[in-house]
Amino acid sequence: MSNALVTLDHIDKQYGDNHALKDVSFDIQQGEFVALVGMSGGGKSTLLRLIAQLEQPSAGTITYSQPNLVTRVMFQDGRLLPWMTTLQNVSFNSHDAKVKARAQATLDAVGLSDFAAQYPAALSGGQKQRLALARALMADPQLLLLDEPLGALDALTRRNMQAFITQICDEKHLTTLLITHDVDEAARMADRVIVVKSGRNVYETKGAKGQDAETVARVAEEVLEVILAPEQAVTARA
Ligand SMILES: Nc1ncnc2c1ncn2[C@@H]1O[C@H](COP(=O)(O)OP(=O)(O)OP(=O)(O)O)[C@@H](O)[C@H]1O
Repeated sequence: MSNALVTLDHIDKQYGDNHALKDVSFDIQQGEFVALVGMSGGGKSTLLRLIAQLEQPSAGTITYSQPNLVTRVMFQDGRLLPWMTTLQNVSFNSHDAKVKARAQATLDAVGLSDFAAQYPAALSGGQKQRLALARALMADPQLLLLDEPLGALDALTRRNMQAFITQICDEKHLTTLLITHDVDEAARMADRVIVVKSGRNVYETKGAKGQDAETVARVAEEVLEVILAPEQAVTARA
């Protein structure tokens, strides 16, 4: 039985002559972790912006399970405010005691309570990503959109953050859409992996979230083959 939180139906997006998305249809089920993978310029970020309602499709419809669905986006650069402390970044410098208490609890959840008084410049890459995640979680979103959130991290920190995000999403029963170039990351974190190529969702497969390394590697290989398949070669980005 379908329990879709978001449904994309025949989505097209054009920027002038650039046809960024062509007839894309898929849904994201309540509580599901979906990864969108594909080469640069394929249309992943455009899809995320449409789902976040930051832009409108040129054609087609996006339907949400309820009006005013609480959606938050976590971007690669974190969009942190350098002049505010970690706690202020999460509480948006609110002076309301309830908001501050909630911000503190959110910092606890991402393991940053000891850094509440520090400024972002004093945080490591992984800690900055945790802070960005805390900011997104503060709104208690029903839909979490992650736009290449771990791209700037070293391999070890990245692996830790993958496990951490998976755990938080499971604990909070979040519905999550992850955009990544990294097929291994997609396989490891997702319930379902969707390949986006030249503006189309050309393939999807079951992810290997919570499965052994061999299964993760098998799914990653399967996805990589689709991305690299020459008959669907991606036109180079202008
Ligand atoms: N605001 C815009 N104006 C014009 N063209 C755009 C705009 N945003 C995206 N595009 C174009 O749409 C296409 C898809 O871009 P998009 O950023 O969605 O791809 P992507 O798969 O997310 O790539 P990357 O992985 O590099 O972020 C590209 O050809 C891009 O140049």
